[in-house]
Amino acid sequence: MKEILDAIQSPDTTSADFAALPLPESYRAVTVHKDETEMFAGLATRDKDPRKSLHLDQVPLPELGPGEALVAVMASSVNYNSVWTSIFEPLSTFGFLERYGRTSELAKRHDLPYHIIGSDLAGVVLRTGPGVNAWRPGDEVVAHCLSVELESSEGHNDTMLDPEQRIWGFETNFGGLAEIALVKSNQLMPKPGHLSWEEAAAPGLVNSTAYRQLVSRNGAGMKQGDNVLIWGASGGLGSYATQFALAGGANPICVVSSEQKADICRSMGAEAIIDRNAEGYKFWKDEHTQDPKEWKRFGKRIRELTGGEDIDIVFEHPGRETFGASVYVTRKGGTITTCASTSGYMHEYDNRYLWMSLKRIIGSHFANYREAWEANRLIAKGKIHPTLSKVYSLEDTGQAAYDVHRNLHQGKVGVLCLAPEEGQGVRDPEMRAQHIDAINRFRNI
Ligand SMILES: C/C=C/C(=O)SCCNC(=O)CCNC(=O)[C@H](O)C(C)(C)COP(=O)(O)OP(=O)(O)OC[C@H]1O[C@@H](n2cnc3c(N)ncnc32)[C@H](O)[C@@H]1OP(=O)(O)O
Ligand SMILES: NC(=O)C1=CN([C@@H]2O[C@H](COP(=O)(O)OP(=O)(O)OC[C@H]3O[C@@H](n4cnc5c(N)ncnc54)[C@H](OP(=O)(O)O)[C@@H]3O)[C@@H](O)[C@H]2O)C=CC1
Repeated sequence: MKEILDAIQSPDTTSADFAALPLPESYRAVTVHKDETEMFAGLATRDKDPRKSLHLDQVPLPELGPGEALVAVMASSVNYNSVWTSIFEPLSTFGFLERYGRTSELAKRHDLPYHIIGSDLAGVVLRTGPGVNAWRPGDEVVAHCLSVELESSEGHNDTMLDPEQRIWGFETNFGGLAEIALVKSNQLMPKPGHLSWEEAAAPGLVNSTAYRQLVSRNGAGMKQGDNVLIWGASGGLGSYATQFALAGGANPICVVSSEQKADICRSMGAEAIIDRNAEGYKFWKDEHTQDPKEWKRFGKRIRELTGGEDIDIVFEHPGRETFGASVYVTRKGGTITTCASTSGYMHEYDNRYLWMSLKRIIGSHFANYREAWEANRLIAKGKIHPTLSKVYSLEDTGQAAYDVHRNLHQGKVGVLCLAPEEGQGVRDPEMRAQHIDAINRFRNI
């Protein structure tokens, strides 16, 4: 690995040099173990501790197949899907690997007793498989996490609709929280030159997801002037949704849970902010009963902030806890777009407010190839910025995932894989200087 790192850090290394570098037989990777899937049985979700289930293992290098690339991972990031994997909820991810493994001879590689997790990376291409012409060893890249086979016509218009659609590093093996990752080459995108490795690795999954969910016509198709209610507006998804709303001329109404998070939203340029803790909304009277009076109180607060208007688009992901309120506060003809259910996937809402007011609920999941590319392009152009707050070593990934599970983090949490320290990999210092305040907005808070 040292030779690989030296090559990446030397400005003189050519593509031919990278292609000639010997690859190691094994590398370090963050894993969960198949024989530990029951380790948290009987515990409440909150008490399942990723520090116990995530391991740093030496694993063998996988075989490289057609249309694939092996990438030296300089940095990665923690996404909530890695939290789900680490607590084996709602399902153990080994079921996904087994199912994938049954689809082809090559896919069998993924069905292993360990799962290398992680759905973001920034790094350098080491090898490409047969049929890959667009990328070469030495290319500096980020990878989005959409893995598709594209053998069925169903995904040809929107690659998210491929029947064999998977999230890399969650429903496939050989993910990004490792020194080397295996991706399909069409996951690769150019690394934005003005960002360090860890900054470049931070936006990928959440930025692409927020782009489809909020901006794309496949999602809410946000337009100028829309009132957009953004739950968790300083979190992983929300910190990008807030930027998209502001950059697109919409009016974000940011929901957060502390004054510190409210300040972060203000510093991004948002003005309408609701501190759900300080204002004490209790949408559920007990485990089974919601309180419509609290939906109404929440809606009144939104009207105060918007000058009497209701919400055009709700950016939903907390799920059970908030969904009833989200449907209620949406204007006539408005849209609730959802990509997750962190607090529970069995939602309840009063359907009268949906049908009588002609509202729509849109399900959204990650982003298709084109949407992921467009979202990365906005990062590369300095229109949208990484929201990296804190960076951990690969050894401390369990702690990083614990922080995200316990909602102790801000924005995105990064992980250094091969990069020995933060700040490396910047190729365009002039552009960086132009955006340095925005790039650092979430750091160390
Ligand atoms: C980018 C980042 C994203 C995130 O972070 S998202 C958050 C993390 N992700 C999650 O929490 C989601 C985890 N995944 C799941 O929980 C499960 O993955 C799903 C619930 C999404 C799906 O479960 P499944 O077991 O795959 O689906 P089924 O439909 O319950 O079972 C499949 C079997 O059911 C058959 N089936 C499907 N549709 C129908 C139908 N309409 N009528 C009758 N049968 C149906 C299939 O064919 C198949 O059958 P056969 O088992 O025999 O192959
Ligand atoms: N389908 C897809 O493609 C994707 C789905 N996801 C899913 O989306 C969810 C959020 O991901 P991400 O944004 O990265 O996670 P984060 O934890 O970084 O941010 C989520 C934020 O939501 C807020 N929140 C959490 N629970 C509640 C609640 N019960 N009520 C109100 N607000 C709440 C918190 O903000 P605060 O405390 O300030 O209110 C939290 O910071 C996860 O379940 C994840 O798996 C993520 C990416 C892609």
